[in-house]
Amino acid sequence: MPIENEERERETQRVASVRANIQQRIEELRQTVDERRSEATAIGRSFWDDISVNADNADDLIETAASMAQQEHVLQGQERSYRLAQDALRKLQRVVDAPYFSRIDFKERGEQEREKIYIGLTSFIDAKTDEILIYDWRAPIASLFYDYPPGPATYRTPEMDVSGELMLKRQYIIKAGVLQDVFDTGISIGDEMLQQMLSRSADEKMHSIVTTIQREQNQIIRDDRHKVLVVQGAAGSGKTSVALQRIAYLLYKYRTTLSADNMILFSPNSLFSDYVSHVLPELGEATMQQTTFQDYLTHKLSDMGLTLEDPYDQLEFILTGTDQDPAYAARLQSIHYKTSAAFLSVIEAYGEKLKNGGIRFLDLSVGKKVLITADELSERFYSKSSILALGERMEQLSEWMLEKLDEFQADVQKRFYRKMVREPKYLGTEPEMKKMSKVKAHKAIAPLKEKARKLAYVDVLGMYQDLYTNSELHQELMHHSEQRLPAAWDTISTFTADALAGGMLHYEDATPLVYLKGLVEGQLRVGTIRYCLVDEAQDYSPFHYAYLKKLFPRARFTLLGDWNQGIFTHANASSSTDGEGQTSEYSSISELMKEDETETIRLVKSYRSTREIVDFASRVLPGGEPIEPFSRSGEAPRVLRAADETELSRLVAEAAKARRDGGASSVAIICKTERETRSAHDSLKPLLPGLARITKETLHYEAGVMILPAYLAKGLEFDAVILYDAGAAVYAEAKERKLFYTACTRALHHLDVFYLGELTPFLLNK
Ligand SMILES: Nc1ncnc2c1ncn2[C@@H]1O[C@H](COP(=O)(O)OP(=O)(O)OP(=O)(O)O)[C@@H](O)[C@H]1O
Repeated sequence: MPIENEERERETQRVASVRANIQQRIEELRQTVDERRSEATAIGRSFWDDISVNADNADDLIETAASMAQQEHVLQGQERSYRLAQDALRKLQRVVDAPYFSRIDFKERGEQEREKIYIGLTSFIDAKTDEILIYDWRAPIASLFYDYPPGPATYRTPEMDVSGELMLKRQYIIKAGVLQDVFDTGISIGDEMLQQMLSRSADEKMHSIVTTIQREQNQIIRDDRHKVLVVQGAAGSGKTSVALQRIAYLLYKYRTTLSADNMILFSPNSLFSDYVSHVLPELGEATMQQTTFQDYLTHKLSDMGLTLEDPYDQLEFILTGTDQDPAYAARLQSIHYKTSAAFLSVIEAYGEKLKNGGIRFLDLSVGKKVLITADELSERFYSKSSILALGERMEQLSEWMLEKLDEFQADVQKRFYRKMVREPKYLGTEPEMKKMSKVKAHKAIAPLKEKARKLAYVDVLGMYQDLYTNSELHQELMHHSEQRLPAAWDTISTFTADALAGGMLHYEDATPLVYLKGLVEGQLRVGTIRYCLVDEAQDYSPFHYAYLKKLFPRARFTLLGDWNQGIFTHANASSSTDGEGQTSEYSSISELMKEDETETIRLVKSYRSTREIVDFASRVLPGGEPIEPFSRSGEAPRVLRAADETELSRLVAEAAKARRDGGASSVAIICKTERETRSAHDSLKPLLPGLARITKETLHYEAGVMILPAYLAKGLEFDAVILYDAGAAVYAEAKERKLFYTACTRALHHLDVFYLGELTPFLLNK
């Protein structure tokens, strides 16, 4: 709604005056920072000069200690206030050019006056009048802006709900400290503003959506009632954006008790972590622990000397194999079983059984000499009361081993010393030789001690192998949950035992092995994590969830996924492409978390792609989760057949060039697999100089033209997407449908689909 000239003038002046006020505060803070910095340095320098030490007299010593403590206290205080001033300075510097983005007028029930609330990235109070000139977008009252159209409205404070009437909702576009545009909005948040935001180009970094958060997204961002929040959101509905805004919100709301270290975000891969890395700093928050599940597993298994397969190699295997190959079929069954809740109960039953016997140990030896045998370790371990948890008993065992190693070290030291005395090549005084022998003995034994501390003498791998070489054991463990061995047990067990014997750990075995390790060693829990957020949650198996829950017992979970994009086998194995299948897959999460308070929220509106692209992609998944495009129109996707490989390369290269020349800053040529990407890259390279190939090792990408497999494009978005070959020879089987859908939904503005031979049947559904 246009704003009258007079009102516009008032708003222009307010922007200028608030900005001037902020600039003045920036100046003051700059001075404070400089002063504090020099004071802290000066105190640090004079710290020792100011303290007269008289060590002869006990009273003086006490006084000296007190004086030191006092000085240190002053120093710490100065440092703290320096840091606070610096933080405040940085925050204001970040917002000075655009101090706020919206305003709401709210009349609280029972009040005569309406309050004007200006909302920005950070709050700002007038130092002279104490008037709040800007409210932080995360303040309770600011939620009115996101949640209500003008009319009756309520917001929640920690103490109570406050009701009243929302009289006005206004949005501002401020650049370089000058008001560019201002408009009032009605029902939802600035369709106008959102239109502007969404018609922009995608660059290589994600941006915050703070000015246009939608109501249903706000509900997720601010939820603090549920222990488990499951978000099923259509492609492009803002799941990742919401996850990051939520982190910023929680850090603000619980700023006195929660820090970034208490939160963890699992991302699909490092490329994606890099892609989203700008959002939190943009919101003025420190970036937080972001990891991939693969990194976590690698870290946990680093000492085992195994070759750990990554999820992308697993997927590549699945996508490139065929059902005719018996090894392929065996592997699929194996994955299906090992990602199931049934296998989880086997591992748990195993943990229980091991409390009374069966833990395998390895000899502790130096060279050929065995210092402590595996039997001794086992005897010692099981001689402890079985009331003690496995972890406690392990700790005691490791202490005992360290004592033994101390004794052994003393012995080695003596031997070194005697050798030195005997051999004429060692020249030195007696104390020198003593010292040298001590250092040498320490060096020799230190690695053994390190292993004892890390419980490297517990043969977790051997115990895991037992599960596959000893079918009776497996069967026995299954009885606890009244399950039976899977039909393909013989194939699964042989296949797994062979791989493990060859030092190969398949991805599907990694989490069960880490879980078993945690149970046996008693080091399963990470109590410091209070919030665990999982993006692309559909790619985690029931086993993963049960494990995460055990790992972070104090955490609240936010699981954001799109079960239409479940491209990993466990998802494909248990869910069909119809609506019912997806629901059952995704309810398995709620099922696992059932004893907690679980809330499920659906996001159906897609903000990424044009209406034409959303409609096109929806055809791929008939009966899938609904997806509603935000009303933004563009050109219809193009589908073109190439006569042969040469023509395919030419058409794809021409399309990429045309998109780039037409203004698209990011153009992605998406293939099905790594194998196809490699060969397409070879053919396209001469036609498209500068074409960047993205692999699972890529940590960062620049805007431009790139080529990548669909599973690496997950979570990312591009101005233009070109599907390299959507022929029936490439995409036809059920397992490829969701992957194809994922590829199509990466496009913001343009989608070009090329194919050889017949077109994929996924596009033939009307
Ligand atoms: N409220 C919003 N205002 C402006 N832009 C938004 C909003 N919500 C989402 N977007 C934009 O829509 C695009 C998709 O968002 P995001 O990547 O968070 O979705 P997603 O649900 O994680 O997608 P996918 O599952 O397909 O990877 C991003 O460009 C994001 O900035």
